[in-house]
Amino acid sequence: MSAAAATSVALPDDTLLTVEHLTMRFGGLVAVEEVTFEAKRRQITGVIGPNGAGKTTLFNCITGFYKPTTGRLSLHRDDGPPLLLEQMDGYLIGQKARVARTFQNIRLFPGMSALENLMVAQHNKLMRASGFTFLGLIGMPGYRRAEAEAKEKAVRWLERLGMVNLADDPAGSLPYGAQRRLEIARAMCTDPVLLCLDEPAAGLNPRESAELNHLLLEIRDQIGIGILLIEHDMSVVMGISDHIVVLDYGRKIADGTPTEIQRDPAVIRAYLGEEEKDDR
Ligand SMILES: Nc1ncnc2c1ncn2[C@@H]1O[C@H](COP(=O)(O)OP(=O)(O)OP(=O)(O)O)[C@@H](O)[C@H]1O
Repeated sequence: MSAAAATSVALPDDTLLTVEHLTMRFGGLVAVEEVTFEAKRRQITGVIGPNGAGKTTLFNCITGFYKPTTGRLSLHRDDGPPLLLEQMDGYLIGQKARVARTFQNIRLFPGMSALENLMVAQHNKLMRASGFTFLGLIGMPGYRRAEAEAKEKAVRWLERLGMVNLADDPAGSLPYGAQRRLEIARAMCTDPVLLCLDEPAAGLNPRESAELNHLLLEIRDQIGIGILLIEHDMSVVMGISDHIVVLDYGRKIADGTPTEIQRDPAVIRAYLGEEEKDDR
């Protein structure tokens, strides 16, 4: 799919995440330096850059795995002032700010079925419905209703992935591409407003990459959340991103549409130039 065909229209006030002057130091090493950009609702924002550019560190700051050294991370909401992620504990960034993520390496529960993986993702909601009591778990109609809804949601996601027939299979036995998509569905079962995906296309064959693109565009267009996407696979990132941020040595060197990024001399030098060399 061309970048133009993939691009969606964001409303002017659709800013979901503002990253301002974000810096993350590890001792003397500056992994992310003064990075500023915005991600919008109903858009896929790609984050690219050569190895070691600071992409995963940026994600780790946004999702609360690291406390940034300096800078501000504002998650904008419809119903209140922005949440300042750099001041929140990691678990609250998931629960309250509703930022979900996947990792470079697959982190499904391999021995649990595909369906169970999607149910476990909804554990927090189920525990709230139980009133956090044993009696609540076994008796309360509210819990039983929440459990039925959780199962329904899990099945809907399996249908969306075309994996209903694999519902009872151990997640670890699924084909690699299916595991990747199941992991994204698991993150989506937490009802995020921002989904952060760290190299979801790593290890996928071209057919699986195309299925992934389709799933991400569907999430953007039908569910309307914002997606932040770290990806080395240019067919994925250029094909589906509305907007791309390029990092190099921790600094932002470009920020624009896929077409602008592909033409940017600094990007060609730092990143795409390396790709061209590799392809020869
Ligand atoms: N916990 C840490 N402690 C010390 N240095 C770190 C830590 N995490 C990352 N770094 C360093 O920060 C820099 C940026 O790393 P990061 O993993 O964010 O890059 P990246 O762009 O995600 O790379 P890749 O594409 O290879 O995954 C690297 O020099 C890395 O060694």
